[in-house]
Amino acid sequence: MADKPLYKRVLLKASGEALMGSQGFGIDVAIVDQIAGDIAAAREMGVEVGVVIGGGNIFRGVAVASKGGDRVTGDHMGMLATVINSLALRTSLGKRGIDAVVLSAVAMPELCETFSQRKATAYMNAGKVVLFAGGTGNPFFTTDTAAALRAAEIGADALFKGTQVDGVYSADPKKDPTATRYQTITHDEVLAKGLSVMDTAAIALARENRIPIIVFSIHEAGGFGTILKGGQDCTIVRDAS
Ligand SMILES: Nc1ncnc2c1ncn2[C@@H]1O[C@H](COP(=O)(O)OP(=O)(O)O)[C@@H](O)[C@H]1O
Ligand SMILES: O=c1ccn([C@@H]2O[C@H](COP(=O)(O)OP(=O)(O)O)[C@@H](O)[C@H]2O)c(=O)[nH]1
Repeated sequence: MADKPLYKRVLLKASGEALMGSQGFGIDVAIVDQIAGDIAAAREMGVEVGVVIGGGNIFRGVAVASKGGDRVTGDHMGMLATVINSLALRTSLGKRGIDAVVLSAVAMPELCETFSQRKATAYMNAGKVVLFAGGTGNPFFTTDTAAALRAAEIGADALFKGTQVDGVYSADPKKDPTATRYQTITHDEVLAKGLSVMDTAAIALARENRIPIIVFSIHEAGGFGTILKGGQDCTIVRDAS
């Protein structure tokens, strides 16, 4: 493992579902604090961090659609969930003295600033942690795609997907105990093999912009810092070249 981080500017996608911990719904503050601690450690290493946080701990649009409800409204509710999570993370970062700003894809000026690429870049250049809320601002998308989009917009060196599992496996490791983890794999292979650790739009967007994706477990405190220095418990999705 290297002494210094291997990346200067990164986009962290933090699983919304992970935030509920063992509660089954909502926000477990201890987990938000742990993620804030990991982000603080990355800042101390000098890494510039943008964050997209999911909303699955509160609401997913597909849950409405699967019960015959209106998908678009459901997705709007999911986007609002990501704003709630982003505000919680900003609070946890603030407690640690980390200057963080929430930029929402959906305007809600009383709560937070509205996203623009120029504003985001200016804040990141100034050393603030930028929390990208509201996903892409569009229904039928996910926060994984929002993460790939924002990573491209801020010129991130890598997209870190902090999720429930510690990498990309040959099959869903939660369903198939014989599944094995890849050390590295290309974006094309992930798509061709249908490895659904991330949605296809997100993988394709990262591929087109030549952004590596590092999939790692968000549950391990300190894990993000280790992976930033090249620690092994992860999968790197990158170009063959
Ligand atoms: N080939 C695979 N490798 C790793 N994880 C997979 C794979 N196929 C499906 N998964 C599942 O994908 C989940 C992560 O995707 P997702 O539900 O989008 O999580 P998040 O809450 O991080 O957005 C993992 O918890 C894992 O169970
Ligand atoms: O650009 C986006 C991002 C998210 N969502 C909605 O917000 C929910 C929460 O996001 P996601 O499922 O990606 O969160 P995570 O899996 O990380 O918990 C999604 O299910 C969608 O309903 C959306 O409509 N557009």
